Amino acid sequence: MPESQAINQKAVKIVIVGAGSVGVTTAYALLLSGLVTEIVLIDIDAARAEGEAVDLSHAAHFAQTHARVRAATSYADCADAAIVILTAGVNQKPGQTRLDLVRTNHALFASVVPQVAAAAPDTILLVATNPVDVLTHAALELSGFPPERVIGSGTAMDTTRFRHELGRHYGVNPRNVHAVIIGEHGDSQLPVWSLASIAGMRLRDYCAQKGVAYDEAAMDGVAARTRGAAYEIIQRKGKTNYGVASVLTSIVEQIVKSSDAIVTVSRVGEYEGVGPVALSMPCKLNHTGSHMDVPLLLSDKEREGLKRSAGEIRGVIESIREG
Ligand SMILES: NC(=O)C1=CN([C@@H]2O[C@H](COP(=O)(O)OP(=O)(O)OC[C@H]3O[C@@H](n4cnc5c(N)ncnc54)[C@H](O)[C@@H]3O)[C@@H](O)[C@H]2O)C=CC1
Ligand SMILES: CC(=O)C(=O)O
Repeated sequence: MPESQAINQKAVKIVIVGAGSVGVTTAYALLLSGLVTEIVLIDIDAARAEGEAVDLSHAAHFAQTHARVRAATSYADCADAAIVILTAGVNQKPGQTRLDLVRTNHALFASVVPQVAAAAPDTILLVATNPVDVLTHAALELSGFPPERVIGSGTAMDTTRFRHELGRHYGVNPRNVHAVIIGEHGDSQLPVWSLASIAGMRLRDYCAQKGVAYDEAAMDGVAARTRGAAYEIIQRKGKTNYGVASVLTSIVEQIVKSSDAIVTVSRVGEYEGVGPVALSMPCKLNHTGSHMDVPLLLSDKEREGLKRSAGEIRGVIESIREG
C-alpha cells in the first residue's frame, strides 16, 4: 500500500494556536480537505475558540472524511498532535511592515511555545505568525526541537503569488510556471529569475521561442506586485487569510502524506555565511519535517541578495536579544 494511503487511514490530529482569521480559515480548509481526523483550536479568547469550533463542527458534516473539531483551554491538549500550527498574534495594520510586529509576537511565542513543546515533544511546529522568519527562529530556540521540526510558512505564500503573477503575465496556468521566491517573507525577499521557467524553458528561452521580447520592466512589475501583495490586500480588507490558509493546508498535506514535495518554507540554517537564521529556501517536506537537501544554483547577484536578506533577519533577531 502506498505510504500516503497508510498515513491517511490513521489519526491525524492538528492543533491550531490562534483562532483568529488565519487560524479558523486554515481550520476550515483543513476540515474540508479530508487530510485530518481532529482539529483542536486554542486561543487566549476561550469563548472565540469555542464558538469557532462549534461552527466548524457543523461544517464537518460536509467534509470529505469526518473530522472532529473542538476547542481547548490548556496546552496539554497539544499531546499527540502531528502538527501544531502557530497563528496567534497581532497582524499588520495598513502601512505596517511584518517586522513592526516583532516585539509583541515574540513575547507571545515566549509564553506559548515552551508549553506546546512540553505537551507535544514529538510534534512538528508550523509557524505562520509574523514576522514569520524571526518567529520560526524563536520557536526553534524556545522549543529545543531539531530544525527540521520547526517550519515557517515563509515564502511558500510569496512563491504562490509570484507564480500567479507570472502566469497572468504570460497567459499560462500558474501550475506550469516554475519559479520561487527565497529569503525573507517580507520586504527583502528575492525572486530567483535565473531559474524561473515555463514548460521547462527558462523565461528568456520561452520568450525567444514565442518570438516576443523578454521585458525586464514587466518582470520588475511582477516582482513588485508579489512583494507588495499583502500590503495591497491589507489596505483594502485589513488582513490576508485565504492565501495563507491554503498554503498552510498544502504544507500540512505534504507532511502528513510524507510526499517529499519541494516547497519554499522557512527553517533555521546558515545561508551565504550568515546564521543561524531562519529564512526560506526550497525544502523537501515529509513526515519528519523539512529538509534542506535541494541545492539551488543561484547567480552571483542572487547569492548577494540572499546574503542581504539573511543579514536583515539576523539583525532583527539580534535586536530582540539586546532588548
Ligand atoms: N505567514 C503568512 O503568510 C501570514 C501571516 N499572518 C500573520 O498571522 C498572525 C495572525 O493573523 P490574524 O489571524 O489575521 O490575526 P487575528 O487578530 O484575526 O487572530 C489572532 C488571534 O490570536 C489570538 N491570540 C492572541 N494572543 C494569544 C495568546 N497568547 N495565546 C493564544 N492566542 C492568542 C487572538 O485572540 C486572536 O484570536 C499575524 O501575525 C499575521 O501577521 C497573516 C497572514 C499571512
Ligand atoms: C500578511 C502576510 O504575511 C501575507 O499575506 O503575506
